[in-house]
Amino acid sequence: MIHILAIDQGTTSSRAIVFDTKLNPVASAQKEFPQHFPASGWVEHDALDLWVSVAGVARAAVEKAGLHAADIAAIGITNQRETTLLWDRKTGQPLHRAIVWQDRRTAALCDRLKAEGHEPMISARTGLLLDPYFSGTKLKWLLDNVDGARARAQAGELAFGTVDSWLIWNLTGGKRHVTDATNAARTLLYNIAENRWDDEICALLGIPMALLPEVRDCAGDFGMTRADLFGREIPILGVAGDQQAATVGQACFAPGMMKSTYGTGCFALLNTGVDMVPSSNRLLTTIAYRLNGRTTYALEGSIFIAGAVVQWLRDGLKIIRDAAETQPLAEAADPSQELLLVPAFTGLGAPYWRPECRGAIFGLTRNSGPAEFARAALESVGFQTRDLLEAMRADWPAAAEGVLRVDGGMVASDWTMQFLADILGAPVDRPRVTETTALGAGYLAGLAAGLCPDPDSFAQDWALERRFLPEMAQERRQHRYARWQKAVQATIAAAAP
Ligand SMILES: Nc1ncnc2c1ncn2[C@@H]1O[C@H](COP(=O)(O)OP(=O)(O)O)[C@@H](O)[C@H]1O
Ligand SMILES: O=P(O)(O)OC[C@H](O)CO
Repeated sequence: MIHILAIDQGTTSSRAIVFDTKLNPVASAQKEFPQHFPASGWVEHDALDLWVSVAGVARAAVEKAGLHAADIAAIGITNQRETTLLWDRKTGQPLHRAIVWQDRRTAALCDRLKAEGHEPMISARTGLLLDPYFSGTKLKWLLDNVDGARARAQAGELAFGTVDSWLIWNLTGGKRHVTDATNAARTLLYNIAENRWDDEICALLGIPMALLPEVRDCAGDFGMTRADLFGREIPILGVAGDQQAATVGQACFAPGMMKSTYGTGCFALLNTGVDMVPSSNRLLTTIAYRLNGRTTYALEGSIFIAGAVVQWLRDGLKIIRDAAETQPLAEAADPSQELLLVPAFTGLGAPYWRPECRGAIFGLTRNSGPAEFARAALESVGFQTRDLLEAMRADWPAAAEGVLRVDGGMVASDWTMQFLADILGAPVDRPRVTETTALGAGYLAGLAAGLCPDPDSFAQDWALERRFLPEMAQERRQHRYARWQKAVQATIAAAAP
């Protein structure tokens, strides 16, 4: 009874899913962990919470499946990206809490580096922008602010890692300090054209290269787990950042294929093949996956608030008790009102990159109530996706023909998916398996273990659950989108000092 264990370490919870060799989910376990907000705009995770929750759910999933370590042929890991950790190589002790991808503490540093004119060079090599989102400036912050850290880093005593590296370090009992190309591509320190750590960028940020992990393909040898964790050593054979794992899980293997994942935020990736397409429209160029030494690139649009806007309706405004209540509310909303919500709660991500912006609502009347708010919240996710797709089409015209494959918790909402198709003017495909992140990690591990078929055969198993076709009249689509664009510009203007 051979199985594959996929570990998905996310921003709010750690999950583990056991798959059979046909990649059917057999059992799963999940655990949330505390979020720490030590100052405005700062977000941290306790490094040990990440590790302990992962070890717990991994063991629980295997147990729930009624299996033993001997039944698990391979482990695949996928993770929240960019989140930055620093630990002692001898003791394995973290020097600080993990600085989470959402954390904005390095905004001023990014501004300074931009003013000094470094962004074009950094963008050309890493595909990224000078935004606090990425790991590089977070690592610099740790070296500058944790007592003695820089000197110890220079002496080779410390290790830096994204969440995958930290988990592998712990899973292997400190034997392996490795990452994969997709996670490396999010650090701001990795040259994605040449597939190597960039010594000049590291020098600019004062980052000793002795800190950095070895970078490997997404499917391959990442070491063996400690025998005492599961009762027997298990090989770790697949690793990818969560959005790249979802791209694999959605079988977006051909250039022009794209997926968009709707969890807390929304991340759209367009496969551009072996071409590293630079963005002229403020998207990111990133590594989609690297297999057998061959890199496949993607254009990525990252939005920070998608499902989180529904959480705000529930926990902030308290107008719903459950996310699913948004659908009947949106259906009941007054068609004559055109409320627009720009959910820039933590600034605007792609393609605007305005960390200073905050949310705004337009078109309020005395009749505006919970139904109109719910509709505006769901629509904001569609409008933001349209912004990303406009930028993708401008960067890479072939994207215009694409169908969008969607996944993540929010795609349960038929209403939202229909609006998405309407406002994009393009089909939206929802697969049968929406746990695509874990599926992608499981597939990568299964591929390396020789248990799963090549990408082309895997792609044939991708199954559609429902296709949403655009129904909105073109004129109305243009009118609605034009108003959204004005609302965004007004939101940006309102944030000006
Ligand atoms: N039926 C629904 N309608 C609208 N939003 C939903 C629905 N179900 C879940 N969501 C939203 O989806 C998100 C959860 O998706 P998930 O993929 O689990 O996120 P993450 O991995 O980022 O924690 C939540 O923000 C929730 O508000
Ligand atoms: O953990 P998620 O699903 O919110 O994903 C986070 C992204 O990887 C951040 O870039």
